[in-house]
Amino acid sequence: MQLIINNRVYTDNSNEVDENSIFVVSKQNERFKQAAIDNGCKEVVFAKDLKNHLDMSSIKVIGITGTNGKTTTAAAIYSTLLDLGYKVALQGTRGFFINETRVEEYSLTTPVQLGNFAHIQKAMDNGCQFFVMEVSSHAIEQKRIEGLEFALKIHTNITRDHLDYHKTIEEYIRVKNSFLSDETPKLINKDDPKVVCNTKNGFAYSLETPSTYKVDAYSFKNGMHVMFNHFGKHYSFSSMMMGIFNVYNLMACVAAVHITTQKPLEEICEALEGFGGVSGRMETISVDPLIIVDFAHTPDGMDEVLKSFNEKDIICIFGAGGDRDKEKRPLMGKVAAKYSKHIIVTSDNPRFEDPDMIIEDILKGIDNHPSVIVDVNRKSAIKTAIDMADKNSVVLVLGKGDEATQIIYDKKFPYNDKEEILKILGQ
Ligand SMILES: CC(=O)N[C@H]1[C@@H](OP(=O)(O)OP(=O)(O)OC[C@H]2O[C@@H](n3ccc(=O)[nH]c3=O)[C@H](O)[C@@H]2O)O[C@H](CO)[C@@H](O)[C@@H]1O[C@H](C)C(=O)N[C@@H](C)C(=O)N[C@H](CCC(=O)O)C(=O)O
Ligand SMILES: Nc1ncnc2c1ncn2[C@@H]1O[C@H](COP(=O)(O)OP(=O)(O)OP(=O)(O)O)[C@@H](O)[C@H]1O
Ligand SMILES: N[C@H](CCC[C@H](N)C(=O)O)C(=O)O
Ligand SMILES: [Mg+2]
Repeated sequence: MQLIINNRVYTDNSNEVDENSIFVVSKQNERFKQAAIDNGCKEVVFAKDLKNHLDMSSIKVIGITGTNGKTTTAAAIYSTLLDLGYKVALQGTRGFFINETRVEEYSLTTPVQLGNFAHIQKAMDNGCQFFVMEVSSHAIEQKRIEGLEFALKIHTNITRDHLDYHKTIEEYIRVKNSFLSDETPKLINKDDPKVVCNTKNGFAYSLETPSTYKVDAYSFKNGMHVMFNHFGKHYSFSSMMMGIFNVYNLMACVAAVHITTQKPLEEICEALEGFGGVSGRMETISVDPLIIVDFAHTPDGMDEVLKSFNEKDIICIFGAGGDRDKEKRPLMGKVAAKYSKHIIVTSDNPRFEDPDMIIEDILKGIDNHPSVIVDVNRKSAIKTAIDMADKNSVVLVLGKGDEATQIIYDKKFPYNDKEEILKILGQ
C-alpha cells in the first residue's frame, strides 16, 4: 500500500520501495524491514509516528467498534452530520464515501494503516470536518489504526464473531476492549457488561442501566419513537427503522454527534429523522408478502432480528460464511429454531469450504423442529420461502445483506438477495 504526503512516497511493502520512498514499519511487516533496505530504501519510519507526517488537526475521526451495529451506527452518524451541514467522510463495510458520494467500493471494513491515512487525506482534500470509520477486531489486532487520533471511540456490543481468527472469546473480548484502554473520549453501551473501558473521558448510552444518554421509553408503532434523558433533561427522536437493536444504534448516533459537535440535542434528533437506514440491514423488499433482507450473520445478530418479529410466522432463510467462525453455525441454527415457524438452511459465501458441510454444522443446532428445509442453492431456497409465505408470515433472508456477490472458492459471482427476491416476485 502506498501513501503520498508532500511528494514523498510512503509504503508498507518492501517490494514497492526505491531510494526515495519511506518504508513505514509496523508489527505486520517488520519481518520485511531488511528486505526494504536491501531494495534501496534509505528512510524508515515507525507506524505509530506516521501521525507526525500528516497534519490531521482539521478533521475529527470517529471510530466505531463492536460485534454488530458498526455499519448501521456509522451510517446514522454520517447521515446526521451531513444533515446538520457538516462535510463528512464514511469508511466501512459498504465502502468509502465522501459527502454524498461513494468514492470506493468495499474492500476491507477497516483498511490497512496507510489506507486509512490515504482516505483521511482525501477526506481533508474535500473539506471534510469528520471521518466516520468502522473499526474491526482484525484492524485492532493488526494495528491498522495505529497513529490515528480519534475525537471519539464508540463501542456497540461484544457477543461473538471472527473466532476463526481470534481463536477464543476471551481473546476477542480483550482485543475489542483494547480499543478503549486509552484516555480518548469514548462512548460505550452501558448495558453490555463485557464492554470495559478506561473511564477517563467516558460517556455511556443504555436502555437498562443508568448512563449519560439513557433511553427511558420507546414504542414501535409505525416505526420507532424513542424518549431519552441527558442529565435529567428529556428529549425524543423517531425513525422508520425497526428493532430494539436499532434503538441502541440510533441512541449511540445521537450521543456521538452531541459529544463531537455540542449541537443542541433537539437539532440532532431532528437531523437523525432523515436517516432511512442502511441497505441490506432490516431492509423491507416487499410488504405483501412481507420480505425483509438483513445482514445478521452471528447468533446475537439473528436473535436481535428474529425477536423483532415475534408476532409473525417467521420463515427464516440463512446460511453461514465459509472460512469463518465454525462454532457459531449450530448456535445460529439454535436461534433460528427458537423463533421460526419454518427454517430454510442454504448457502451464504462458502469460500473454500463444502457448502453441504457448512449446512451440516448449522443443522447440528436444530433438533426436532417441525419444519426444516435444506437447499444448498440460495436462489431456489428464497423461491421456496416466498412460495410458502402468507399474510401472517414474514420471510427473513439473512446473512448477506446488500452484498453484491456470492463468494465460492476465491471467485466472486454476481449475486444480490434483494435482486433475487424482486426477480422471483416479478415472475
Ligand atoms: C486475515 C487478515 O486479516 N489478513 C490481512 C493481513 O494479511 P497478511 O498478514 O497475510 O499480510 P501479508 O501479506 O503478510 O502482509 C503483511 C505486511 O507485510 C508487507 N509485506 C508483505 C510481503 C512482502 O514481501 N513485503 C512486505 O513488506 C505487506 O505490505 C503488509 O504490510 O494483512 C494484509 C495487509 O496488511 C491484509 O490485506 C489482510 O487482510 C485480508 C485481505 C482479509 O481478508 N482480511 C479480512 C479477514 C479482514 O480483515 N476482515 C475485517 C473484518 C470483516 C468484518 O467483520 O466486516 C475487515 O476489517 O475487513
Ligand atoms: N446493536 C446491535 N446489536 C445486535 N445486533 C445488531 C445490532 N445492530 C445490527 N445488528 C444486527 O447485526 C447485523 C449487522 O449489522 P451491521 O452491519 O450494522 O454490523 P457490523 O458491526 O458492521 O457487522 P460486520 O462486522 O459484519 O461489518 C444487522 O443486519 C442486524 O441483524
Ligand atoms: N455473508 C458474510 C457475512 C460476514 C461478512 C464480514 N463480517 C466478514 O466476516 O467477512 C459471510 O459470512 O461470508
Ligand atoms: Mg460492518
